Amino acid sequence: MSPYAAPVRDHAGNLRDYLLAAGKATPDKPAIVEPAEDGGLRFVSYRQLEAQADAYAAELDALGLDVGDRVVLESPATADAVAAFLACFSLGLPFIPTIPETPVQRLRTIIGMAAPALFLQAADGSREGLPPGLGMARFGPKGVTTEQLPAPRVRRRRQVVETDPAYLIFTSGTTGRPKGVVMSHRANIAFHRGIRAHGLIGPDDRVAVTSPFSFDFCLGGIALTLASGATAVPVPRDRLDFPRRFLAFLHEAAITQVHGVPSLWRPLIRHEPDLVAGLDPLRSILFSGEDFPLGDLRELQGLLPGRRIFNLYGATESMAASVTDVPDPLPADLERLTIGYAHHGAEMDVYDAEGAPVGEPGVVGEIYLRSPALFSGYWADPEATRAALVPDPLLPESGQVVFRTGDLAYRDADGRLYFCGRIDSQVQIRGNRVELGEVERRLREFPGVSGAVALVAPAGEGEPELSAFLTMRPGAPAPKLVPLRAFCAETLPEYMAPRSLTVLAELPVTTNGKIDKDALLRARTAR
Ligand SMILES: Nc1ncnc2c1ncn2[C@@H]1O[C@H](COS(=O)(=O)NC(=O)C[C@H](N)c2cccc(Br)c2)[C@@H](O)[C@H]1O
Repeated sequence: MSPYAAPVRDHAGNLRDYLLAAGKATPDKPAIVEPAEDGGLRFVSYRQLEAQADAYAAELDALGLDVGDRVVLESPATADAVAAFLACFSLGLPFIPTIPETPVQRLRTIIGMAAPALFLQAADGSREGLPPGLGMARFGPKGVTTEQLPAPRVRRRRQVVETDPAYLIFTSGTTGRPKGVVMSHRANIAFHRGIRAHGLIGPDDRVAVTSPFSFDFCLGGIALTLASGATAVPVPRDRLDFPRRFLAFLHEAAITQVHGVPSLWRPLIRHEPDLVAGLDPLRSILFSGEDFPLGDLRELQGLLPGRRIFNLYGATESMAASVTDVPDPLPADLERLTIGYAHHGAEMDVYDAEGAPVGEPGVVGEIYLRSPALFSGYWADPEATRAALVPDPLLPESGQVVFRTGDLAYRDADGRLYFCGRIDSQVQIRGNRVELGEVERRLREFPGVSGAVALVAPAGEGEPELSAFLTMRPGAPAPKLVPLRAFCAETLPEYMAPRSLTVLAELPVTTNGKIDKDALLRARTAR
């Protein structure tokens, strides 16, 4: 039992109240719309969502967990999953969002790192093979059912405070070992306050969220929508797998805004351009996660004239750092999109390898982010945390820390930033720095090419090798390596002409929907 009287359940600075506040004015308006069992749509109002969240919170509270105890929350993105994470917010239980597709080995690694008290899955979840001793429960329309109680514990906390962790997102850190990004209530709310000033979502918007539940782009998209008093429509996997089904679903749900990574649009533009053009209710598109190839963006603007397209740049460590309108139309000679300035209340700038500010425009350096929306640190990894959250180079004595993004960019004369890739994906060939984006831009100009990725593969013996991966428009013949190299050599230095070429039906993507560069390197044709 708690050493205090009844624990305080006030929600000052708690994400549960922050995200439900806008909907209070319209309790019967749909907060979430999702496919119904019978094939139609299920509408969950703000009133129903809040009631479900509070019912789940009461049942979870009865399990005797303490503020700070972790809960693995495994589910596709659904209304009940949203109610479940709102319940976790109100009890101060940092949740770890995972999806049924997460390989059990990766899940066991995360469980080993985060030592959760409870594994909470959807009523129809089928997860097995988890370590013994873990509390097991399910959530669904009828509430929470517990299959195995969490280990008993003394409750030491009296209330949730803003700086408590709200969720942990495990990213597949480039070094292979996942890093648990710890986001507090306060940082998350600061992000929403900053972004809200940009007016991305209006109360009448119907926002389709297409990222998987384990990706903060999904959580963030749903949260941004709820905080705007609008309607979130999480798109289930089976509606995403086929362009026609996805586009039909957007119509059926009367979607006005689509959130997704750029790779979401490639198959739609390529296979169903007419259906994309027919999305009359669509008013705006929000993308994030990776560069949007300019050719694809031009085609999208052509198919959907007059729609606003927002480019959200940022990392899970701060939700997102900037939101920038894509110019419409894109200037013909544009080489790169800008990621603009940091969102309201935050600041991004460019620093050199020694941490000194880069003064002159056009010079590439690392983006550092100064923001109240920064994460608390990497779970149980003080070393990685110290490397990422560093003393503010302009005010080291103050104790303020800034986030080293690991992203490269340069500024223009007005201070707008231009993303130039990750530091760890900078490559050298025969001592020359190779700008892979430049190679990809040239590859996409080759007749019939619809998608292109350039990578440098360690070629085993000898020097690294520049490899090209292409997808072709329907019916276009695949190019041969020699003419492709000659085409590149017309505008690029010889060392930037690819040494190997692999033509694929589609570009492979990661769980989060981004182009999967490791999969491409594995798919390289034997030379
Ligand atoms: N708009 C861009 N142009 C180009 N490169 C981008 C963009 N946005 C990212 N990236 C890259 O992706 C990295 C980060 O990856 S991440 O941690 O998985 N996060 C993400 O992708 C998504 C991010 N959390 C997010 C974005 C929007 C809304 C919410 Br709410 C959350 C960045 O460091 C960049 O390298």
